[in-house]
Amino acid sequence: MSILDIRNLTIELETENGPVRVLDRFNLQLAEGEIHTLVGESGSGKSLLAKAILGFINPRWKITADRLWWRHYDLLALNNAQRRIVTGRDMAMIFQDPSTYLDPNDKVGAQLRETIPVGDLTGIYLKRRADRQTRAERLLHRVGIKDTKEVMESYPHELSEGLAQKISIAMAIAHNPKLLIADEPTTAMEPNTRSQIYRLLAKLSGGQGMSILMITQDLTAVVPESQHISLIYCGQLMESGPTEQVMQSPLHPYTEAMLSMSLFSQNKAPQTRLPTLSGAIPTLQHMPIGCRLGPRCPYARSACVVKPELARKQQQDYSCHYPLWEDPEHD
Ligand SMILES: Nc1ncnc2c1ncn2[C@@H]1O[C@H](COP(=O)(O)OP(=O)(O)OP(=O)(O)O)[C@@H](O)[C@H]1O
Repeated sequence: MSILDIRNLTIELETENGPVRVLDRFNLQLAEGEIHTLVGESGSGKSLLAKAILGFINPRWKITADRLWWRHYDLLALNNAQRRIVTGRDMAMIFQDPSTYLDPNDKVGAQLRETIPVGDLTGIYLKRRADRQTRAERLLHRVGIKDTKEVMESYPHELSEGLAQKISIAMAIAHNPKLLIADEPTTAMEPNTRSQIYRLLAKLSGGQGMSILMITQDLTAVVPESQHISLIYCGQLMESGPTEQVMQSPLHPYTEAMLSMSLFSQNKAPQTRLPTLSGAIPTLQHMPIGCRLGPRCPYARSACVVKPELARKQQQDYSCHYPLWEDPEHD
């Protein structure tokens, strides 16, 4: 059962050259307690998708969907005030740069105590103050920080990047959200620090039932515990399915090319020769018609000027007229 269910979500922006679909009939389903990784190159529409889920929507954008449901809420049917209540209660987001969350002029402890929801506190003034402190310490334990006193007394610039990211996660989860959107939370981190953050996210999802949408540009940055993966290119869903299955037997030429790029970036030669994409990502003003990968796809033919419907093979959804398993020329 999906806790987040997005079907055919389209976001259309006005540009100098007329309207452009920055998300083009995009689909995504996220189950409770699951990590779902969304992979796409810069400008593919990942942040816009996050904004559409969170309701940070510019009134000039034209948004349509067959379904944009969060739990039992039809998000597009809610007014702004209702939407803010649902988002504020159920959702949170963390970013690549934890300083987005942290005030450089204030000690970490004070900032953490501020994030504790008032409704969670008991008693009157002095008791509430102590309660805030206890809950802030508990939050730090929850994100795997043991030395709570020293961290609470530090200023953000005194923290390592891993520690700062853990604090930003602690602040984001203070109100116990059911959905955490993590936008490139480990980019540019040392491998060790990256693994620590991965372990923490895995603990929050599997152990504590939080659903996590991980956003990344890079297939090498997929959390090992991620159950599902979706690949987006120029606002269109290319492929989606169980992470291991998609990584081992991709059905879409885009997934194959991204895998090939990630193997090269890890200095591992692929077992067989995998194609990479020629050309560059098109600009908003020059979006190809049909499958937007077409002009760069090594397997494209004339049918690709029509956007392929989403098809399914053994739990893998793909949007391609010539999926890899069907065409002997792909071998
Ligand atoms: N407010 C806006 N007005 C006009 N165009 C926008 C706006 N926000 C995003 N875009 C355009 O929409 C496309 C998708 O942007 P988005 O920020 O969602 O990409 P992204 O996949 O998150 O990229 P990155 O990984 O670099 O953050 C881009 O071409 C971007 O220039």
